[in-house]
Amino acid sequence: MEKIRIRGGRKLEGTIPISGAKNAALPLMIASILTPERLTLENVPRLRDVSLLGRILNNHGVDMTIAGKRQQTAGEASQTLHLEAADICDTEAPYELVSQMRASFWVLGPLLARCGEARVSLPGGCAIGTRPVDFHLQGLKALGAQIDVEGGYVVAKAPKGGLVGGRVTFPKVSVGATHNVLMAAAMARGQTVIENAAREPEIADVAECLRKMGARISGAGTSTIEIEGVSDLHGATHEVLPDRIETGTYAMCVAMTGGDVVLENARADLLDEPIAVLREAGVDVSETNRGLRIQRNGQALQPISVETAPFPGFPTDLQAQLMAMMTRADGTSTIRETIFENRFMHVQELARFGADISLDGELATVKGVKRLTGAPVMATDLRASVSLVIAGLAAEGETTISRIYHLDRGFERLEEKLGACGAEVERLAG
Ligand SMILES: CC(=O)N[C@H]1[C@@H](OP(=O)(O)OP(=O)(O)OC[C@H]2O[C@@H](n3ccc(=O)[nH]c3=O)[C@H](O)[C@@H]2O)O[C@H](CO)[C@@H](O)[C@@H]1O
Ligand SMILES: C=C(OP(=O)(O)O)C(=O)O
Repeated sequence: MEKIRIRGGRKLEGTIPISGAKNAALPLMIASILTPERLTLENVPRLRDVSLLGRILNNHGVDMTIAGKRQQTAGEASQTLHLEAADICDTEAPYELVSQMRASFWVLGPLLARCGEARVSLPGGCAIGTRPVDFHLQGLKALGAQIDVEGGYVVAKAPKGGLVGGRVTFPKVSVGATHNVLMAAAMARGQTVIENAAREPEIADVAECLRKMGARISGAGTSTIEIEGVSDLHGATHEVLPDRIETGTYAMCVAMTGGDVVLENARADLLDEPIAVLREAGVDVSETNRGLRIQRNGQALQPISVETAPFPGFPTDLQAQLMAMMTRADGTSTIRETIFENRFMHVQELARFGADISLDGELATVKGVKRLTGAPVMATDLRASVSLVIAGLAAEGETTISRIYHLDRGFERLEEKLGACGAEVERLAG
């Protein structure tokens, strides 16, 4: 298995281009199920999750090409995908594929809307909590679907004549359940209202693309979304918004090592809370016409107290990275994880660098230490793996990170991007 080796202690200087957002690209690709016409997606990151979802969609009959080439062709920067679902030949999403990536479960709503039936394996994905799908099923039932769980599969059927609009009030904010119901409702008969909807920018991005495809949606990006169902959707072209989690991650890399980096194409308005936290920690963050500029020169990192929350709160997907950064702060920080009950697997790995972190339920207390030392560590999930990169960049000596397939799910060309700013990061063949 491949590993990443880091020799720590170098400041970062230069420019890092921010890729398209994984968490928008995936549901956007899934939206292609809703139309027989071509959906073109620009600025799609080259990630393991994107190619795996391509295989899953292919299984349903979606033809995916990369800017004129077949999908296997490798290349450098973000890619343009053409997705065309002229005929849906199979409405089953099998365990072997869905168990590898959580977002693939979101094919359920679109398959139901377009074909009136679907059989989708219960999902897998990052082991950061139990991650049930009850809200997804509750939402689709409110649109008239009949749903049974049999042998590890969700078996869903739309009523005769297709899904019908309804009122869905989620008991708790769920990004995935909002995507699933939004896509299904776009083609249900009549009006759907989603209350307590997720407000994440990726939801608004998907809604914008659906609108280009002919859907009638208002309120996406707020907690009440209204959808007037239409009988057909058509092709469209849409550019994926920049990845706010990648942006926050590289900002924290620079905060950790010190230096001066411009995060090209990054959008500050997607990261109000993380930027406020970085500033509180003593990091200079400024908007330029090329993107966000991150600087820390000499001054110590100040401790912070942060709680994760749905958007616009501090994202759980940046919690591990922030914790890595706070291991070197000048004092004691507290970080409360309120979204996922098992998203602290990086704690024991960060301890290998000499970090001082104690856990009490959902609360982590991080006592800043004077130095971290490089160590062999293991990636346990996507964002945990990049927190180890952040620690490794500031640690004295050599760090090797194993199981980096987690990292490849969500970070495009990480070694290249950090290497271009002076970091010593290399991928070792397994
Ligand atoms: C591909 C993608 O975009 N993944 C993101 C998405 O995951 P995902 O969509 O899986 O996360 P959710 O927003 O659904 O989960 C939020 C909380 O709701 C709970 N829940 C969710 C659904 C459900 O049916 N029942 C239930 O109890 C979950 O266990 C969790 O505690 O949002 C998470 C929260 O911002 C992010 O960390 C993930 O990166
Ligand atoms: C947890 C994540 O992804 P997924 O929901 O696909 O597991 C993530 O992107 O941080």
